[in-house]
Amino acid sequence: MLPASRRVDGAWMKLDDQGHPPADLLSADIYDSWMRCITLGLDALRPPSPEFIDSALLRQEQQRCSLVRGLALAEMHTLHQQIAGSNFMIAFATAEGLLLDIISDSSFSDASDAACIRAGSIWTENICGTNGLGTAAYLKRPIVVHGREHFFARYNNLTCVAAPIFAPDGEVAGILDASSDCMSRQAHTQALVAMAATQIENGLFREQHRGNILIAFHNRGEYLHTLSAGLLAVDNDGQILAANRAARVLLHGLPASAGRRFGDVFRARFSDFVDEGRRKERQRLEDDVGSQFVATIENTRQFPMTHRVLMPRPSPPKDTAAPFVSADPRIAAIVQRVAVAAARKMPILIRGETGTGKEQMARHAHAASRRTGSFVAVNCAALPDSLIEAELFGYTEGAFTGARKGGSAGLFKEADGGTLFLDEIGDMPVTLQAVLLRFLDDWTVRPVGGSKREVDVLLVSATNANLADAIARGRFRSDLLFRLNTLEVTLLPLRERTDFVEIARHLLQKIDPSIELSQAAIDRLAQLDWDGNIRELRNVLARLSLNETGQGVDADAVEAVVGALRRAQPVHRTPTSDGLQTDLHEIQRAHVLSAFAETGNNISKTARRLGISRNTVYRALRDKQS
Ligand SMILES: Nc1ncnc2c1ncn2[C@@H]1O[C@H](COP(=O)(O)OP(=O)(O)OP(=O)(O)O)[C@@H](O)[C@H]1O
Repeated sequence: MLPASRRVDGAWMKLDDQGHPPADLLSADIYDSWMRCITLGLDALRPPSPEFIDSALLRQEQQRCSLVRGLALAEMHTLHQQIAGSNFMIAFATAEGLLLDIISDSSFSDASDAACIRAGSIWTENICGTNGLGTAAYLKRPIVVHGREHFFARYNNLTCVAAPIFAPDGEVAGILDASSDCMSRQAHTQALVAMAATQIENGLFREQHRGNILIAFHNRGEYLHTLSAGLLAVDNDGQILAANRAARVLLHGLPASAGRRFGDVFRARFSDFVDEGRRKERQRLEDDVGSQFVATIENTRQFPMTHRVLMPRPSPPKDTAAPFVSADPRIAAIVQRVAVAAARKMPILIRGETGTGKEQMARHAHAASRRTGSFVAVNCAALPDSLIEAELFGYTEGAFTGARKGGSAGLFKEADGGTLFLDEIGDMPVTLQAVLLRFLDDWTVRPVGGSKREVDVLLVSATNANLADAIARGRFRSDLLFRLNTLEVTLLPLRERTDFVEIARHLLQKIDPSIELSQAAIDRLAQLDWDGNIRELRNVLARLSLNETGQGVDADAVEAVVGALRRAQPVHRTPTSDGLQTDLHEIQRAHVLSAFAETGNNISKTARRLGISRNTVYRALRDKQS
């Protein structure tokens, strides 16, 4: 048997000689697609004629698909990070194959093959021949189109991995695609694209049924918040409204289709199940053929205690619009996903460079969760290793030398009913990571010297550290990462955001609404790197406001303030294993330590003086100790 690439070469020769491909040298899907192209009159050896829609129509289409697009954009960013730096492009298209959004490595977007792959281009088979997006749109199935399997020779250097995204009603809601040049192809891309598509499908499912009871279940408790978990939407009377793909697999052979009743599938009374769900996050459930599941009602807080009295429909979710700027659609999509995950009490991990708004986003999660308890922020970098456990989990009086009289309930308990924000999670000592993992198993805390208590917290963590590197060095547990990042989002650095102007105006409005920024000043500001991100921009705007004399702020004023600040400031870049970055990191640390000494060891003053976050100061101090 010839290797696949040789067989495709053979198919091209036959196509060239005889005008049609041989069925035995191509996979059935590719052969059928080539035949469709030939029937449509396409000529493989001539350049394709790409077609585009205009920007007004593009905006209209983006609007029409706003829900699935919002979910897709967030997934595309995660996907892009997973395969970043490997010459890839991630695209989202309508069910028909109209490309709406693209995220690509610069090396990919510079390549000549990629020139016609842009938002507004149409990738249906009748225009672009066999290709990932168009062929997946036709087949309504995932497909890989590798190199010369593309019908047009023009695209023979590309590998495309595409998967349709299904709406809860079974219709295709869009198509996700990861494309690269053939040389950069990665074995795991197909799995990652399939997972991202499932994640989006689950997002659509939850969104469509957020007014109903949403039950997540799996045979194993630890899979409850993963893509393998089944999701069932059930109305207040126990009638099944929909089951996601995983639920249909888990309940194969059972009457779990729309219109059937909870009691037809499970050996439990629906009313007891709902009431129990109000008391306990997880409960056991047995299906009608005896399979055991762990189940949770994801949106239990929306429902009153006993459903025997007529349950009112839950009120529409309160406006979860962020009280901060999110005019960049990628950030808006993150804001929306964070709100949905927070309402479901899913652990959220927020990543991003310093000053990108991680804490701001964590506060948004708290607000969107509608939890009535407090928002408690803990800086893992700021607590001495020896005290973190006691501070987090509490201690009893006399538990150790120096323990406070009456003991301490601990920060977890303080956040009970609310949100615990673990900032700088990458700095959590490894021993404590094990304790946190245990907590995530049963959501109980055991104060030092005391006995176990249950707590109910929404856990949001944040880091600007390279966790993959920390895992590789044995400083961070990968199993903990998987428990913390049921939803993982990465905030974009300011220099990559499309809403720079809105952010600048918003910040200035808060500093001094009477000050005008000229267009030239904005343009100059927008050109800068902003390694300290929004915090650095706020700092610069505050200084500009002090210098302002009633004439408004122009580009020269920006130049003067930025020049002076840059001379006085350390570099803020996140350290990497790269040698140059390490040097910069050293310089930065030395700078912070000297300012720390000059301010009489005052962390807040050091942060203010250097225009950096308190976290950056803590980090420099910790690095000094290690
Ligand atoms: N989208 C936004 N719109 C307006 N202001 C914002 C936005 N995001 C963050 N900010 C402001 O930027 C500053 C830094 O935000 P925040 O402290 O949340 O960043 P961070 O990523 O947690 O920083 P660090 O990693 O250094 O702790 C704060 O003053 C915050 O109010």
